[in-house]
Amino acid sequence: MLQLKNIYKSYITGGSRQIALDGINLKFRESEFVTILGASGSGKTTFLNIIGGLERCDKGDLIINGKSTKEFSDSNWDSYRNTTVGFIFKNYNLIPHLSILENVKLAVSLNCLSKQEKQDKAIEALNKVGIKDYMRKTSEYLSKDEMQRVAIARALVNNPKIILADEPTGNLDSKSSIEIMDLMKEVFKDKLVIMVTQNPIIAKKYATRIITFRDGEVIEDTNPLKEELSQKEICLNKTKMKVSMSMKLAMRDISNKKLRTFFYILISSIGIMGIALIISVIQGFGEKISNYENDTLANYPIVINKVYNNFIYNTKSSNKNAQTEDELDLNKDEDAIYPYDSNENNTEYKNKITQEYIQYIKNMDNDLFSAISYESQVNMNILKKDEDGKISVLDTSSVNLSSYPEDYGDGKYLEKNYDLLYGYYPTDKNDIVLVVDEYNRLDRNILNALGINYKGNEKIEFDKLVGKEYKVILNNQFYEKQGNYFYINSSEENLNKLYNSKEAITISITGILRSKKSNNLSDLPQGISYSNELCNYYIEDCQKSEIVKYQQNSDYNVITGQTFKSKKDKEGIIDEISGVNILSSINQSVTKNQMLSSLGASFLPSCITIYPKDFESKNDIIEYLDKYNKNKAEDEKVLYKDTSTTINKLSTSIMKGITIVLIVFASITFLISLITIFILTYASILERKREVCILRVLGSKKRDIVRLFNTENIIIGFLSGVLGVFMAYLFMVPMNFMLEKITDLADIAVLKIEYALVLIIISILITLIGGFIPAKIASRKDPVKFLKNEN
Ligand SMILES: Nc1ncnc2c1ncn2[C@@H]1O[C@H](COP(=O)(O)OP(=O)(O)OP(=O)(O)O)[C@@H](O)[C@H]1O
Repeated sequence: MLQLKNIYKSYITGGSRQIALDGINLKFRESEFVTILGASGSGKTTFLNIIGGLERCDKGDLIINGKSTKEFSDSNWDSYRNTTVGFIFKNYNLIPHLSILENVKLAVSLNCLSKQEKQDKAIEALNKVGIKDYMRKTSEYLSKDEMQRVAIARALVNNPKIILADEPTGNLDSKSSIEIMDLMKEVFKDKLVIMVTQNPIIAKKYATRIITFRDGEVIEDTNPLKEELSQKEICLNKTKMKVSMSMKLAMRDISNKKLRTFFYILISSIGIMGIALIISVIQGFGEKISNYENDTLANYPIVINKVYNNFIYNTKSSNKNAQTEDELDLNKDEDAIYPYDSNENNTEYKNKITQEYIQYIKNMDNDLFSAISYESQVNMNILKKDEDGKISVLDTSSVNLSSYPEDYGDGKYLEKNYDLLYGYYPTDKNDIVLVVDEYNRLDRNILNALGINYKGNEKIEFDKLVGKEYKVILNNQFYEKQGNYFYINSSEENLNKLYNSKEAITISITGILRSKKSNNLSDLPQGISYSNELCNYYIEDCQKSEIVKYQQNSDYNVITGQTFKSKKDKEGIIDEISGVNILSSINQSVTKNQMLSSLGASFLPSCITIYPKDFESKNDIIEYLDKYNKNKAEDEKVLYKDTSTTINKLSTSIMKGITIVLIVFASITFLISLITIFILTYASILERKREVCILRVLGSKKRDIVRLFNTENIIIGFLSGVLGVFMAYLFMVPMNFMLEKITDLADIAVLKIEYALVLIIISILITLIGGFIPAKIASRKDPVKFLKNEN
């Protein structure tokens, strides 16, 4: 049956080699009761463990049924332990939280028998050892003698060929010892029983053969086997713990340690609750924002401005004198303006707002918008006085004239969108403001046209500009008629007279403004901006002026005498009504419309503001505006600004910020959960060392052990997830109450049911991940070390 050929086994402890077995050669019959005697440390247990496949020898071979085990894999050894060997230990090694029946069934649980067969076999074994009546009890209610009977039943249940018993009566009184020995003799009568004992009387009474060990060697064998062993097939059925078994073991462990498991679940669920609350806030805020977009932002207008300023500055300049970005930042704190060449590093785009475009806007479906407003701008006749007192006509095309709206949505436009750097916001229709760029800079052309004296790149103090006056001259004074033509009398004497006349309107720079940093709705180009009121007053007067009336009735330019260009001739002159002033009308070919607008007869829309009815109409309007630009050359496109998108971008970036912070929190929570689960699973493993080792002795594979812990972790993960989600729903009530107090938004935190389900799955995954390494550690626990320490 069994043969040991020259078996050597040694251990290295503290640097020295300890020989446990020193060349053991023994043969065993298929059926005999062998007792192993020997002093402590003589190698008896090591010998038993090698036969039982719990330890491997260093040298030699264990032959089973004539077959060498040298090539056995771990899996072969597991099957061998489960099907061929039954173990009985001095301290019984029962699993305390399982019933007697379940303890016995554990050994058959790894076989491929049906549930009923396993049950029947276990009951039959318990019946044989006379303990069937207690099978529903756990081991804690049994006497030592009864516990050993259970252990015998467990060793018997698989009907193994070999029974290995390590001092089975070591913990029993003499009466119980005799009972147990009688029982063993009876139930194992046709098997090979190898029993280690310290008791020579028992050995003599029950054994058919006594082998005595000393210092790892056999010194006596009362009934050695001489003949050769016949070769037989060893049946090594594959062992595998069924899912139902690992589920049962896990459930038993959980229900047995209710309080511990409850705290375990509670701690893990706090992490899940944290993540659930974070998700609910992110999701809730996201929804609130999109509702806000639909409800509120829909009312934000689409703005088509003469100057499309998207605030992109290329600060890398080829000009050596140009300021670096850091220097530019310093400008902001100064009470001064910095002259610069805008062409070099500015990407302002000038929209060509033509009659055709205005008509296109007018043709838009009226149902899409609630209102369209046109901010007017007009070419004014303005005189300036240089520092040396010389009067001249101001080139309005160079100063970027624009008009600012009085009211804009829910407040004063300038106050809302511009910082006052110096002076005061306009209070009168004749007050004008100077708009600088975000670095306090102003284009040289504007400064030159305004008649400001400065040297090179030297800064200009604000007080030099604020208070500066200009004179607006109405058409009837500005143009003199001669026959069928009009001309500007630009003699020094006449300009002086006009400048000082009482009809001249004095306009003065009252303040210097800069776009608010966070506000992208500020659309005024840098330069001079005047009130809409002044603009309307001027247009009204111009329309009544003689030159305009004359021009309206003439087919030629009343100043130059030239014929007009057609609306769009071969040279591609566009009938653009903005951006043409009287000086350019004189110097180049213009259309009649352009001439009239340069005379101030028609207003030039410097800004068209469209207020969409709702969010969907806004998209339709945008589509309509985009359609105009389709197939147009780059410089002919009219660019618009969707202010709601600007605000939306702002809220999206705020949301992004909040999300990142919350995700960091969620990650920390996740990590803490993971570490907690790791620690708790590890603690559970330490606690369940006995169970793990017994399962291994009974033939469970390492994989089965991992699966056992994984099953338990899945159950805990699931319960933690459910509890975490439930607590999150509970916490959401006070949290929403608090958030409503702070933000005025009701029911911010919402957790959709599908997210809750995903969180439960995440919880299972967390516990699986957190418990994976401890489960692996558990599966690698050496049952031999445990048994040696326990016995
Ligand atoms: N895991 C181990 N590591 C180191 N040394 C070991 C280990 N297992 C056994 N030994 C040593 O090997 C020798 C044989 O030990 P073994 O337990 O087999 O003896 P034993 O006869 O069963 O003793 P006892 O009756 O006290 O259980 C002893 O000297 C022991 O210290």
